[in-house]
Amino acid sequence: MQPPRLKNDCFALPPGVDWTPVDDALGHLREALQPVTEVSTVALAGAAGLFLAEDAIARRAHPPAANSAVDGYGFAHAATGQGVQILPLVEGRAAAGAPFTGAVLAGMAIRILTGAILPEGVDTVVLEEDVTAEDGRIAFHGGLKPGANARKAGEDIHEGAVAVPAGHRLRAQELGLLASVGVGEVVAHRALRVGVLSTGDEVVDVSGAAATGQIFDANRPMLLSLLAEMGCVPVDLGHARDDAAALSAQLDAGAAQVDVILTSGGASAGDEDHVSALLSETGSMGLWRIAVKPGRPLAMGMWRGVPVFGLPGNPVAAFVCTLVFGAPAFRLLAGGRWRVPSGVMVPAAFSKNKKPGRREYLRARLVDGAAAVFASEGSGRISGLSWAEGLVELPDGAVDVGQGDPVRYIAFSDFTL
Ligand SMILES: Nc1nc2c(c(=O)[nH]1)N[C@H]1C(S)=C(S)[C@@H](COP(=O)(O)OP(=O)(O)OC[C@H]3O[C@@H](n4cnc5c(N)ncnc54)[C@H](O)[C@@H]3O)O[C@H]1N2
Ligand code: MOO
Repeated sequence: MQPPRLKNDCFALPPGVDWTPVDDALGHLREALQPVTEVSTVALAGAAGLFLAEDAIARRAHPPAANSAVDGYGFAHAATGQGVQILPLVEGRAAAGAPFTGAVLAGMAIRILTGAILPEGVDTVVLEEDVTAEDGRIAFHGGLKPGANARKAGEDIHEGAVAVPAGHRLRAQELGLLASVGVGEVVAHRALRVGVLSTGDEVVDVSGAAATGQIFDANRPMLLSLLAEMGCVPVDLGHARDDAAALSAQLDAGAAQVDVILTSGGASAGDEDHVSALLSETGSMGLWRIAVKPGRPLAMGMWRGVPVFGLPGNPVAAFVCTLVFGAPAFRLLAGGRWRVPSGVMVPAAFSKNKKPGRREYLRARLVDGAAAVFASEGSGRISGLSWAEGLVELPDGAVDVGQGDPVRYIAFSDFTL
C-alpha cells in the first residue's frame, strides 16, 4: 500500500478538480438568481426595508409651492437696490399653514416665517437678524441676490417625476422622500424569508446541556440574527441529524416555507457530510469548492426550486460566506439590483504573506484609520468575529502585505440588502 505524498493543505486540489474563484461564483449567482418574492401594494408605514417593484412617482412636487427658507421679511427684489433699503410693511403676515392671500406691492415688504408660501409679489426674503423693524417699516442693507432665502416650487422633485426607481430598497430616507411627494403606498416585493438549519450529530441547542463530544449550536442563533440585521425575515428551521433521510425531509419542509435555505455543517466531503452529498445527488448542486478562505467547502444548489447555501460548519466560515455570497444573492432574490460591497482602501496595521489561488477574508477592525486583523485565522475562533467590525479582503493572487500597505476593508454593515 502506497500513501499519497503529505500535503497538509486544504487547498491542494485533488486531480481534475478546480476551485471556483470567488468572482466566478458571484457571477454565477448573479446570472442564475432573480426576484422570487411576490409583489403587492403596501402602505408606506409597512414598507421599510422592501424593494420597489415599480417606480414610485411623485404625486405632488416638493416643495409644492415657492416658500420662505427663513424667518424674515419678503419683498420683490426688482424694486430694491444697493445701500440702505427702507420698505414699508403691509398689514398681516405669511406663516407656514396660514398663507397671506393678498398681494405685496413692489417697494413694500411683508413679515414672513419659515415654510410660508411666498405671497404674490414676493420673490426674495431678508433674514430677520439683518433687519431693523420700527413703526411699520423695515431697514436693511441691499445687495441680496434675487431669490435669496426662497425655495422654488418643485426645486427638489417635480410632480410626475420618478421619486424612487424600481429595484431600490426603501430605507428611512426613501420613506421620508415618498411621504413628502404624497406617495402613501408603493408596489413592492415582500421581504425575503431565509431559513436556517443546523446539521450535525454533535450539535445541540444552547437551551439544554451538552455531553462530552457535543457542541452548542452557535451558527443558528448567529445566522438568524445576522439575517435580521441584513434586512431578511429569518426563519428557524431547527436542527438536523447526520442522516440523509432526515435531512432530506427537513429540507423538504424548509423549502415549503422559505425563499432560501442556509444550512451549516456537512458541506465538505467527509463520511458525514450529507448536505453536499444530497445536493449533488439531486443533481442540483450548482457550485462547490470555492477558492476562498474561510469557506472553501461552501456548497450552493437548489432544493425543490429553493436556493440552498450549504455553509461550512465552522462558525467563521459560515458567517463570512453568508456575508460574501449570501448578501448579494439575497438582494437579487428580494427584488433588488446586484451589488457587491466595494469597501475602502486603508493602510494595513499588520503584515502577511499570502499564498496564491484563493481569496482570503480576515476578521478586521479599524484602529486610527488602519486595518488591524484578529491574531488567529482559525475558522473555529468565533471570538474573532465578536472582536471584528469588518473584513479585510485579500485578492486571489499571492500578496505580500507590509505595515502601511493599502488593503481593502469592508465593514460588516456594508454587507446588507
Ligand atoms: N480532510 C479534510 N477535512 C476538512 C477539510 C478538507 O479540505 N479536508 N476542510 C476543512 C474546512 S476548510 C472546513 S470549513 C470544514 C467544514 O466542513 P463541514 O461543512 O463539512 O462542517 P462540519 O465538518 O460539519 O463542521 C466543521 C466544524 O464546525 C463545527 N460546527 C458545525 N456546526 C456547528 C454549529 N451549528 N455551531 C457551532 N459549530 C458547529 C463542527 O463541530 C466542526 O468542528 O471542514 C474541514 N475539514
Ligand atoms: O474553509 Mo474552512 O472555512 O477554513 O474553515
